[in-house]
Amino acid sequence: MTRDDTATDGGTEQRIPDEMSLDELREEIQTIDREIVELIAQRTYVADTIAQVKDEQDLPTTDEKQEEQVMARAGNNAEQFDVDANLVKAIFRLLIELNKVEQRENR
Ligand SMILES: O=C(O)C(=O)C[C@]1(C(=O)O)C=C[C@@H](O)C=C1
Repeated sequence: MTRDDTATDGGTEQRIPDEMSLDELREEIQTIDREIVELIAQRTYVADTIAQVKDEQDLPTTDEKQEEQVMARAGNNAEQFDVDANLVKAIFRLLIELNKVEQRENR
């Protein structure tokens, strides 16, 4: 994503970042950070439901094949948005581990 792309999203109200004050830019970051946490929470809630299904079907918590697919998708999405694929994959590794801890607590 380029600096100009940032200007087209809703939060910046069509203004280019150079015209925004430091406080405004930090408010933008604050909003994004909240959205990230909300999405992590949503991902974790889905994992809770997956844990119930796995429990009913007597499946193990860890599904390595699925994890590989999630990691590959993360890398592809990172490339699509021009961010460091290794960094994004490291974040997804943590998200998967978070889910597994959550799932083990719920079955
Ligand atoms: O898809 C699943 O089976 C999940 O439990 C979700 C998830 C993930 O966080 O993406 C977590 C643990 C599994 O090993 C694989 C994937």
